[in-house]
Amino acid sequence: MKIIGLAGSIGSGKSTAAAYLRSLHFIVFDSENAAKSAALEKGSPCLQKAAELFGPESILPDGTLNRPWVADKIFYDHSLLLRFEAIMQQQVRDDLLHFLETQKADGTSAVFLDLPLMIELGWHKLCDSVWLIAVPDEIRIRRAIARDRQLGKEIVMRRNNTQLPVSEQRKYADAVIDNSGPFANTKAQIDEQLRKLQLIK
Ligand SMILES: CC(C)(COP(=O)(O)OP(=O)(O)OC[C@H]1O[C@@H](n2cnc3c(N)ncnc32)[C@H](O)[C@@H]1O)[C@@H](O)C(=O)NCCC(=O)NCCS
Ligand SMILES: Nc1ncnc2c1ncn2[C@@H]1O[C@H](COP(=O)(O)OP(=O)(O)OP(=O)(O)O)[C@@H](O)[C@H]1O
Repeated sequence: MKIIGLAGSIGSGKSTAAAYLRSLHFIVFDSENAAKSAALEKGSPCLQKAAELFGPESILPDGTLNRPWVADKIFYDHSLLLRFEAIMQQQVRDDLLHFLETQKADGTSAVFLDLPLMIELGWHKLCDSVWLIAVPDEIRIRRAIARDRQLGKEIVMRRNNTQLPVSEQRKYADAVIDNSGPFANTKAQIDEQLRKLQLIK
């Protein structure tokens, strides 16, 4: 089973690429939607550890994580960010290894990983191939702000600045997918990479 990681900074188009891959019936592991939401479910061990780290204000009355409150703390305090990431990373790692085992047992030919901080947290070491979804910083930041209007430029920039610069991420990429133009162009590049790996004809 081939494991292909999608790398790229905030707003580069990893989730959009992942949605395209799903439309081609490929399986994508996505920590934003699957593992993370489970990790942050009411009463989960992750949430309990988060409450110990941040205090009671980090948990909403309905028992879920107070995401804006936590984001406000971690993106202004690097040591807190690293501690929170370590809590999340452990849970995502367990879920990911279980997912990979299950897919292998099912005889799946290829899986894709859409994880934030692919290179920063070393997820790329589990991959046979890493595709960097690349967009010039200015366009990327503009798209991220347009996507999460409640975040605003300063917050998007703060998150961006904690991520590895794209020039560094390039060093780990087996393929670079340029997503600066219309998504149809991106699809064509993805198809080309899929053909190279003999995953489509
Ligand atoms: C801080 C949280 C609660 C904020 O939630 P919120 O709904 O505002 O943002 P969301 O999760 O949709 O993320 C939006 C974007 O922020 C960026 N971002 C998220 N977490 C991080 C991080 N730890 N470092 C840098 N950028 C990040 C990503 O580019 C992401 O796509 C959430 O992002 C979170 O739980 N982050 C930690 C995730 C993590 O550490 N993962 C590590 C294992 S994969
Ligand atoms: N080729 C494109 N042209 C225009 N808009 C695009 C293109 N690709 C993606 N987008 C838009 O840019 C925004 C960011 O894309 P997406 O959410 O896929 O990025 P991401 O890499 O998953 O980001 P994050 O790491 O922040 O989760 C989205 O609103 C998406 O619809």
